[in-house]
Amino acid sequence: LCESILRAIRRYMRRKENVSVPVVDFYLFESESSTYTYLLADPETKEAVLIDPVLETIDRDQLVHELGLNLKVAVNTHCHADHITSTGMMKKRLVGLKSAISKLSGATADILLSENDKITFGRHFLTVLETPGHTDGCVSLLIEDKSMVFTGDALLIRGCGRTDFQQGSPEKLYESVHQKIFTLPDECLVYPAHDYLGRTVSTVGEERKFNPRLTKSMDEFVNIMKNLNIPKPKKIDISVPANLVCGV
Ligand SMILES: N[C@@H](CCC(=O)N[C@@H](CSS)C(=O)NCC(=O)O)C(=O)O
Repeated sequence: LCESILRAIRRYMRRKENVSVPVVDFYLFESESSTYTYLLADPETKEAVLIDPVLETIDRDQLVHELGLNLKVAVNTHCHADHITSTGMMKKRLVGLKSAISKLSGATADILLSENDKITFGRHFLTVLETPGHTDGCVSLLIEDKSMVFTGDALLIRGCGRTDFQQGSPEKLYESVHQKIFTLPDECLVYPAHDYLGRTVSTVGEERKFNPRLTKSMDEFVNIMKNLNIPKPKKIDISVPANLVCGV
C-alpha cells in the first residue's frame, strides 16, 4: 500500500511541476507466468511502447485503443522461455506496429536492437542496455531521465534471472547487473519482467543494498546460481521456438 501511495504522490508531483514524464501503466500482469507487461505513453502525442506483452493477455492489451494511444513498438526484453510473446499476433491486429528484440537474441523482428539504440515514443525514449547472462540477447530499457529501468529477466526484485539454459552465464549476468544497472542512480525505479511474490517495483539503490544474490562476490554468486535447482519452465519447449519468430 505504501508503495502505491508513494508512486501516486510522485506521479502527482511530476505532473504538478509540469515536468514531461511518460505515463506508465504498471499493472499489466499475466498470472500464469507472473509476467509484467509495461505500457509507456507520451500523454501529449499519444505515441506508446509496450514492453514484454504476453499472448494470453493480448485482448486485455488492446486497452491501447481505449486509451486512444498509437502503439508504435512492441518490444521483448529477450527470447522468453516461460511464455509466448504477443508481439507477432499484435502486429497482425495493429497496422503499423513494429516488433523489436535484440540482435543478439537471434530472433526475427522488425527492429533488431543493439547497445545504446533508442526507442522513441513522442517526446520520450528508451535507451537499450545490453544485459546478457540470463540469455545472450537480454536487454534492459532505460528511460531518458534515468528515473526508470525495465530490466527484463536480468534483475528481478531481490533476485535475478536464472542462468541454467539458453546461453545462461552467471558470470555474464553478474557483470551486466553490476556494470549496467547498479551504476544507475539509487532512486532509479526497477521494473522487472516477473515477480513471483506479488512485488511490483524496486529501486537500484535497494537492489544494490539488499539483493541477496547480487550483493555477493562474483564467486559466491556463481555458486548460488549453479545451485538454484528450480524446475525448468513448463512451457519452455513451445515458448523458445515460438519467440524466435515473435510468437507466430
Ligand atoms: N515456474 C515457472 C518458471 C519460473 C522461472 O524459471 N522463472 C525464470 C524467469 S522465466 S524463464 C527465472 O529466471 N527465475 C529466477 C528465479 O530465481 O526464480 C514456469 O514454469 O513457467
